[in-house]
Amino acid sequence: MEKKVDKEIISDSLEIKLWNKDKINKKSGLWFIQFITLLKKNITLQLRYWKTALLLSVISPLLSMVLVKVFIILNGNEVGVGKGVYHPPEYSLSGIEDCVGPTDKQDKCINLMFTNCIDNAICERDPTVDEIISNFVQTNNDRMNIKWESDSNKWDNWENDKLNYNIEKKYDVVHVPNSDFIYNYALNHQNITNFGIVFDVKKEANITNYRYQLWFNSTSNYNNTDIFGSRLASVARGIDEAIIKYANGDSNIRPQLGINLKDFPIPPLNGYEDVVVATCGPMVFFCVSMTIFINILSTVVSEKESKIRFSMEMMGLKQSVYWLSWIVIYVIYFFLNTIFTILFGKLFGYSCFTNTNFFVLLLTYFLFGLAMGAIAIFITTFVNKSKTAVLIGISILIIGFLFQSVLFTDSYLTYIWWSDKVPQYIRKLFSIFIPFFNFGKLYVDINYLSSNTYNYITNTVVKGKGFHWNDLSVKQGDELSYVLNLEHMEPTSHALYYMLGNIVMYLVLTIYFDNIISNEYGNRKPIYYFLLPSYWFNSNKDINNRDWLLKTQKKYPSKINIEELDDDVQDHYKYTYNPENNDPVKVINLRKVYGRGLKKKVAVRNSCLSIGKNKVVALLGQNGAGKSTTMNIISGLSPPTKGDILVCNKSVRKNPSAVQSELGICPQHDILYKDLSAMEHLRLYSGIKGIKNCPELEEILINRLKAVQLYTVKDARAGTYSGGMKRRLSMIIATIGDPNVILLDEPTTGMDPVNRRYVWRFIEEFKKDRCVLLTTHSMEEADALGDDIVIMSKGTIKAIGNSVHLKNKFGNGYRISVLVDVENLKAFKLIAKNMVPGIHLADDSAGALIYDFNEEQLNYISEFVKYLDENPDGYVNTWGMSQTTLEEVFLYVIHSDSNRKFKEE
Ligand SMILES: Nc1ncnc2c1ncn2[C@@H]1O[C@H](COP(=O)(O)OP(=O)(O)OP(=O)(O)O)[C@@H](O)[C@H]1O
Repeated sequence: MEKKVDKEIISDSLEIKLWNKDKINKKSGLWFIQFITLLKKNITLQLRYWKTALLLSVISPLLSMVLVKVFIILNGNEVGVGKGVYHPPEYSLSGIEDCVGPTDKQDKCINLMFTNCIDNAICERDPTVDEIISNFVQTNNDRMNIKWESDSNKWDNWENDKLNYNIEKKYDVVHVPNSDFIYNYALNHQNITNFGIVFDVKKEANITNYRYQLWFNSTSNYNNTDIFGSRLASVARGIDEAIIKYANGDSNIRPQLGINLKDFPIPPLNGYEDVVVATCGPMVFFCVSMTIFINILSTVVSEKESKIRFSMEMMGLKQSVYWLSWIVIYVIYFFLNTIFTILFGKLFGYSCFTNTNFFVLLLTYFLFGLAMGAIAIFITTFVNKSKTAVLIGISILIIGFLFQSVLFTDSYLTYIWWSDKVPQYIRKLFSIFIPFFNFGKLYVDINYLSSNTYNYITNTVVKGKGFHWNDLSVKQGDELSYVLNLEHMEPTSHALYYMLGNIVMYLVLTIYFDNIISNEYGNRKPIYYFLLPSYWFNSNKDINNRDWLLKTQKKYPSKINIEELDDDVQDHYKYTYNPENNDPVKVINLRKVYGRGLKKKVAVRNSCLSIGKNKVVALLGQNGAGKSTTMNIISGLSPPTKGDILVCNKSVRKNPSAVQSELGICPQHDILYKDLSAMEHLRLYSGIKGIKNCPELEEILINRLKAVQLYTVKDARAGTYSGGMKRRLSMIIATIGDPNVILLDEPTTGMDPVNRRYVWRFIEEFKKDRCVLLTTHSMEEADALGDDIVIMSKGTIKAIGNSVHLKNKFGNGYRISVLVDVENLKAFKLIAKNMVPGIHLADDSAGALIYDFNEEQLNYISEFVKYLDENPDGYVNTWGMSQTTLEEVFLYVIHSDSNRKFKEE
């Protein structure tokens, strides 16, 4: 009986165009073809996600600049003059420090201004206030670091200069006309006045109240965190004591104790932007790189999560190609991001961009981006879920943000960090492992030199010296080393070297962990894999079939008693074991155990299977029978626990990648990029197989798409396909490069009957010269396609043989029933006996004859049917034919096994 699907169901003929195998590059050029193909795929996808691409390369740098601008506008007044530009001198925690001018000329400053006139009032100088200040000076001279000038006449000297604000010397204590004067003076002479005291002396009846307000410079170069600390307290206490001393027991004179503080005004923003840029920059620009960082995590991990990466690896994709294809894309992103950051920085006029050498900026931002990118790629080796990846990305963003804000903005902690009390090795450790430390250091150093400063004497913005290329190598002892705070720090250039080191280190770790961390199928290399010669010199040489068969049987002896198996299965096992067996696929004593202890699950038990050329073997079994596991092991995706598989003389254990190059795989679940079309998928997998893009390739691909009715949607994105269309595309992908062995895991699931038949016809045609292993839950499909049908149950092969054989063995095979008049019964039986030797009469009651045909008698069926149809003797009243279905056979085999526990050691 012929079983030709295409002839029965699809009448039009199918001509499958095949590849010229000589044009498939399997050796030296393979790497390059794979690389170009993957790069094309990545670029195509990035262009499809152009909004994200634009965000990562252009919009995020632009947003960062806008954000800094917003900071400038919103927080400008909060930001102290000199923040991030000056380093604080060492200060003592007690007493009042001598005032320090804005530049190194220390003589242009005033320690204390005082007045007894409020606002713009022009009033008499109050001698009692003079006396109080005099008391204050005398009492505090010894206590404090400053030697106050105690001769009040000298205080007045300043009066002569007061209209000329460009005072050139240091004044300890000066009397000024009113509080508005203090305000204006402080406004125009930032950082050169330590304190102002405005006395409010009021007489009420007989009582004189001495209130005063203490003005101070919270933004001076002094430690501004000490605002409410000892400096102010010391002054306030000193003034209180001075008033009490003046009162000298007179209860009518009342000082108002308690501090009434007022900060000096800050001039409107004008040239102070750099302060904000220097302060917020490390955080904001860090976040710009982090957008790409998070994108890497989510993109690479989703490719892993959706199993697309496995699917490409199964088709022979090299690990180095995979990583490099992504690295190139992200190098481009980081480069564009850097260029636009610099460009926008310049456009916004921030001096750390306008006043810094272009290549210093380029290296700083670019290397930082790459170093963070390397960390992102490294993290992807540990994470399998894209949601987790994004979560990790955001956590690192927050940690890095805090890190930048704590260590590199001008806060109290910064001084601890830069202080020589931080051991050098701690800094080195941070530098080696954390790129954002190196970025912060570079950023701060760049700002030290590039930021503009404000000249408080001339009221002008002084352009920063600028950060030049040579400044990278300023070292301890050099002129600029104080400005760059290098007394106990490494030169700025070292931060760049560390970032280069970060990149190399994290990429090497990525390759290492990518190999040793097991995938979800438990496949991984040993931790010392790089020491194995096989890793470096992977030989694709064919294994001697006979030797392998003998060795494997010895090394992995069967754990089950073969005699207990079904006869056919026993025969098949013996055939598989036979050293002369030359079939392309041989599975020997395959065993797969998942988990350990109580969670141990034996998925495949000592299976043996041999698949010959030109054959489709249909693997049937209930859910969980071990079909996919068998497929996964053959495809090298999952390692066998025991046993081995030889595919075209290559061992799955020894050289899974060589096995993969012989295979075409259609996995159980569609593994497709939703944003690539059918043609793009086929070109991608062709490249992975080493086939160059050429007109011949296009012709073959179109031919295959036409064969499974996908030609009309060849340019539509796979995300828009129906389930059946995706299956057909996955099936066609498996045939790329015309591999010798094709593994099809439930290829027609969810397909309508018409399209299913197109696929059957294709498989039937395509199996020529190669072998196909197919798993399916469709008995119709197994019947139509399977040259051999293997029924698995609980990890064991229970039955094997062609469809007719199985039907005969486990069912009734073909059955013909004939209704004959009683008087013709004898004559008819004789004719039947003559036509079909050994025909078996299963039933004979009341002229209703039932004949069963076994395998040997199948050839006689057509002649017998012809006789019944034509009815030349007139004996036959009516007749009918039926056949045991494969489903009945399957159910029979499974049920007979269901209560049986397999005996094994
Ligand atoms: N990664 C895994 N970890 C643990 N157990 C697994 C794993 N993969 C499969 N198994 C178990 O191994 C057994 C065989 O699974 P397998 O997927 O091979 O069955 P199958 O015959 O392909 O089933 P289906 O028809 O549903 O695809 C099942 O009991 C399954 O739970």
